[in-house]
Amino acid sequence: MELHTLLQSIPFIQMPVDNPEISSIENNHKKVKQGSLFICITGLVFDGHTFAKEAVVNGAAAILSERTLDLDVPVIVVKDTTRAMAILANAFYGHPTQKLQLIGITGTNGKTTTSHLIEAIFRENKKVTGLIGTINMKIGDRTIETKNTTPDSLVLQSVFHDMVNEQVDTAIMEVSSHALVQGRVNGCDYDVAIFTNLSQDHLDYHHTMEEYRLAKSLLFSKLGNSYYENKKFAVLNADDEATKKFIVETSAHIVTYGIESPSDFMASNIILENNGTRFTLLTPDGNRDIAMNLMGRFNIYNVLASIAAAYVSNIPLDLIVHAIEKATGVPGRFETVNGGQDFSVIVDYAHTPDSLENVLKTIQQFAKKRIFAIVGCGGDRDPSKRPLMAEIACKYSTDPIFTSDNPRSENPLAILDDMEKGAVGNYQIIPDRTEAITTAIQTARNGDVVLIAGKGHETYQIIGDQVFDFDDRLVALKALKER
Ligand SMILES: CC(=O)N[C@H]1[C@@H](OP(=O)(O)OP(=O)(O)OC[C@H]2O[C@@H](n3ccc(=O)[nH]c3=O)[C@H](O)[C@@H]2O)O[C@H](CO)[C@@H](O)[C@@H]1O[C@H](C)C(=O)N[C@@H](C)C(=O)N[C@H](CCC(=O)O)C(=O)O
Ligand SMILES: Nc1ncnc2c1ncn2[C@@H]1O[C@H](COP(=O)(O)OP(=O)(O)OP(=O)(O)O)[C@@H](O)[C@H]1O
Ligand SMILES: N[C@H](CCC[C@H](N)C(=O)O)C(=O)O
Ligand SMILES: [Mg+2]
Repeated sequence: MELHTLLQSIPFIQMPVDNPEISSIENNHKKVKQGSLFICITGLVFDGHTFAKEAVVNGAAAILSERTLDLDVPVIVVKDTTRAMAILANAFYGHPTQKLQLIGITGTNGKTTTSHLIEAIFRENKKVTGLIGTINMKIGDRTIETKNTTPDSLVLQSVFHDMVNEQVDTAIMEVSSHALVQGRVNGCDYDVAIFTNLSQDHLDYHHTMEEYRLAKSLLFSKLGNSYYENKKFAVLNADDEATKKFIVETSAHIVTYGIESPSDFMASNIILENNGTRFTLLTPDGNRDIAMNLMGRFNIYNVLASIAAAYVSNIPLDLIVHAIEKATGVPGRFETVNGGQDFSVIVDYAHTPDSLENVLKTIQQFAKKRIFAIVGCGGDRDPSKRPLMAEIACKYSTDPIFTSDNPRSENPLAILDDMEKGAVGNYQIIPDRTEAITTAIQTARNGDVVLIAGKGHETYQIIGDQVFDFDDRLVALKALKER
């Protein structure tokens, strides 16, 4: 695409005289090829402008910048390069989200689980799906690695473009609060936006719960601003306080789900069993009795949100129910580790106070004896959740063990000190995660449950700036074998 054609989508810019052919758009100078447009982003760690010269050496044909730069290629100056990047990426890749159905999911917990459930329902309905989220990105069966839960606008639009080329009907994506604030999803044309829940997390970044809620609200305020031919839906959790405000902030059709409050999609007669859950589903299309493999009351919310999203997408209710009943879990979410032992070992991605409480309460319902809760908190992340998570581990387990999650740049012992401020009663501190897991597995006996929380599907541990191989499930299996 010619530079001038590309730039037409940005108002009030000084069009450069030269009009080179643009082969790709890049925001990392290491990815720049011959003919790339390099966009200088002022980040939290680096200032992309400092790499502009190297980008030109690497072949950049033009530079988009927030200030004038003395270079041998056209430099286009805009006020906000991150914002402009989303617009340009959309134009460069041909506005791909207008060519497929797009479902976005936001909320503190349950995004990954809900996105996988929706993928399963749509696949059951013979649709080609795309998935973007914490574990990976997928186009049909093909998986693509990802650094962020919601990638930046360049990666996103390019993946959507590939999805369109590979005949994807519906793309399902997790939309993190960071992404909403940083404009990573600007220009995404959502058809259905789902809210799971709001509880404390990421206050290091969003400062207050209201600021965090406002970040989430952006998904709904972006959705459907016209009632002419409006087929856009906001699927909202009626049992969560934040929903009332989201209703005011969107002009899309409102569809609610819940257990407590009257809603369009409800669950009643809930029976939480050792190996699954039963409930009666109440819908505008009649009731259905559901028996599913997923465990825990919190998963009923994920299921209801998924059912509502599929229903407004015109998938027949009986097919939806069939897919939900067939669904097995998501990797690292309430995943059991089986080494032939006579107690349960569960790996779960609970890394917020609310999710930890939910998971421990679910375990309490079937644990016959002790509950070992191995819990840590990530470094360079909201420190105010640390004492709360320790308090919850002490309240809902018999044998809490505090250990390291991903310490990142922080001292692991300082993180444990923060956690200890919320601890009550008996607990152990074992900073080395392998040792913590091994100790619990060595000590556990018939009827006990060992919960290994916080890292779920992760296959690494970040200590300092090094990334080590680490998989809770493999560490647990090894400890079980050595018992
Ligand atoms: C705090 C935060 O959100 N940071 C995100 C942000 O990075 P940043 O602003 O620090 O960027 P930077 O590293 O300073 O780089 C600035 C610019 O210089 C460029 N650069 C940099 C180095 C170089 O050698 N050459 C070069 O050109 C970079 O490509 C970039 O364009 O923008 C990047 C691109 O979008 C993100 O990958 C990055 O996520 C980091 C890795 C991260 O850990 N983010 C977490 C907090 C996050 O976003 N999490 C949410 C999920 C949370 C949840 O729901 O639980 C997520 O969506 O992943
Ligand atoms: N609806 C829910 N309400 C509360 N807790 C939940 C819910 N669904 C899942 N959880 C808990 O939260 C953990 C993370 O779930 P999931 O990965 O689906 O959430 P997420 O929102 O994608 O998280 P992240 O923001 O880290 O990507 C699960 O392992 C479980 O402990
Ligand atoms: N999306 C979350 C994941 C946290 C997972 C936990 N293991 C940690 O490293 O803190 C975050 O980036 O805060
Ligand atoms: Mg997720």
